[in-house]
Order: sequence, then structure tokens, then C-alpha cells
Amino acid sequence: MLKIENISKTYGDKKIKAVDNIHFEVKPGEIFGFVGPNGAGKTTTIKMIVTLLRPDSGRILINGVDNSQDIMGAKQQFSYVPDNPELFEKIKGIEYLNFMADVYQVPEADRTVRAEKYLKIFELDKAVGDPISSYSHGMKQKIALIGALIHDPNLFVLDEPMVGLDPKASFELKKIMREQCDRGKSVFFSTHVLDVAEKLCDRIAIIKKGQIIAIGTMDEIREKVGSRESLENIFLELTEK
Ligand SMILES: Nc1ncnc2c1ncn2[C@@H]1O[C@H](COP(=O)(O)OP(=O)(O)OP(=O)(O)O)[C@@H](O)[C@H]1O
Repeated sequence: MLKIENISKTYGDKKIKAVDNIHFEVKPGEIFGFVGPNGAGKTTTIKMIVTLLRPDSGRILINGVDNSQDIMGAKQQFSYVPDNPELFEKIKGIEYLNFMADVYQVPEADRTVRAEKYLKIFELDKAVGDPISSYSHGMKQKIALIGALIHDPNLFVLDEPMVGLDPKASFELKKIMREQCDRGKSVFFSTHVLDVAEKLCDRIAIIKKGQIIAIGTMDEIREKVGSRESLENIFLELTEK
């Protein structure tokens, strides 16, 4: 579903690579967690996946589509929710959802079913007629998530999705992530909440200073480092070396 092939990225004339020759794959039906210390290269990688940044080298395939050769084709395959979504504040929630559905040419019946389902799950059904400027931070995040789900993407890319969500919304989002994957879709997300990553993800990659230092299922990572510890302990051990 997502193939990252030896990508690197250096910003401006900085000598240090923000992302340094990483390669990995996210398979269909997989929830893949991307963890690493501050400044490790998570957001840079995500921005390259969602075509907001171009890698200096390497390539990214999304459901077989090279995202630098066919940007529009690649964009049809995924949805992206950044850690701090910037939305059109003046429009209403429902207008935003219709806008997103129009962009992805989602048929009327499908958009209605999906919008109703997710608005109910995230308890936004009463506020959807209000302008986004009146929403709290968490409500804005929820409407961005619903907007991202409206075209039923094959790949759901999320940067720090749990931040700002209340416990119920966070629980519902995790359920949605699993549901998507049960239908053969994939989820790729970054997080600092290692407990969530350990419980939720099928596979995890740990990135440090732009390089992947561990990857696999929790069992594979534990085997590689020769430890029975939690992801948190393994993470601290690997990243503080
Ligand atoms: N626009 C930019 N210009 C210059 N350097 C940048 C830019 N964005 C990121 N960097 C640098 O690239 C490196 C990776 O940053 P990135 O934002 O990808 O890390 P991250 O893993 O997402 O961190 P965090 O957990 O703090 O969000 C850091 O050294 C950072 O200073």
C-alpha cells in the first residue's frame, strides 16, 4: 500500500539530513506506527508521503502510484490529517465536509452515509451547522478527521492524531483505524504515545536522527533488541544510546 524507497531530505543548506535514506513498506490491512524523539524526522517523512515536500532522492509509491510522477493519482489514494489542521474558519462544518466530498467527487449517497456515521461517532452532529470558527481545538480536529474519511481513502496518514482529542474521541478514532484496516485499508500515523502505539499497531518503526533504528511487530522488535520490555523501555534504551 505504501512503499518508501530510500528517501532522504535535507532542509536548505543544513548539512544534517532530516531524513536519511529510509525504506520500509506499509502493507494493506496494516496499522503502522511511526515513533521517534523530537526532531527525528517523522513530520518530514509524512510531508514527503503526502506530497507537501519532495524527497532529495528516493521515491514513494502509494498503492502503486509514484507520488512525484502522478501527484493527483497519488492524492486519490490517501487522506492526511496534520497535527494541527488549518481549516477554513468562516464556513460551517457541513460545508467543509461537502467541500472535501466535492474535491474527491464522492457521490451524494456515499457522502451522506459517511458524514452521518462519523458525525454521530464523534458527537459533532449538533455542531455541524455552526461555523468552524466556533469550534474548540478538539472539534476542529474531529471535523478534519471526518473530512479525511469522507472519500474512504486507501491510506490514512495521521500526524499525532490523539493530541487534542478527548478520551472518548481517541477511543473512537482507534476503533475507526482498526475498522479501516479490517477492510484492507492501511493507516500510517506518528505518535509520542508509546502505549497506544504498542497496543494498536501491527508494526512500528522507530526513527532517530533521520534513520530507522528498529522496525517490525512488537515481538520482532523485542527479539531484535533481546528484551521483553515495553515499547517505552525499548524506545528509551534505543534512542538514548
Ligand atoms: N522547515 C524546516 N526548515 C529547516 N529545518 C527543518 C524544517 N522542518 C524540520 N526541520 C528539521 O528537520 C529535522 C526533523 O524535523 P521533523 O519536524 O521532521 O521531526 P519530528 O520527528 O516530526 O519531530 P517532533 O516530534 O518534534 O514533531 C529537525 O532537525 C528539524 O529541525
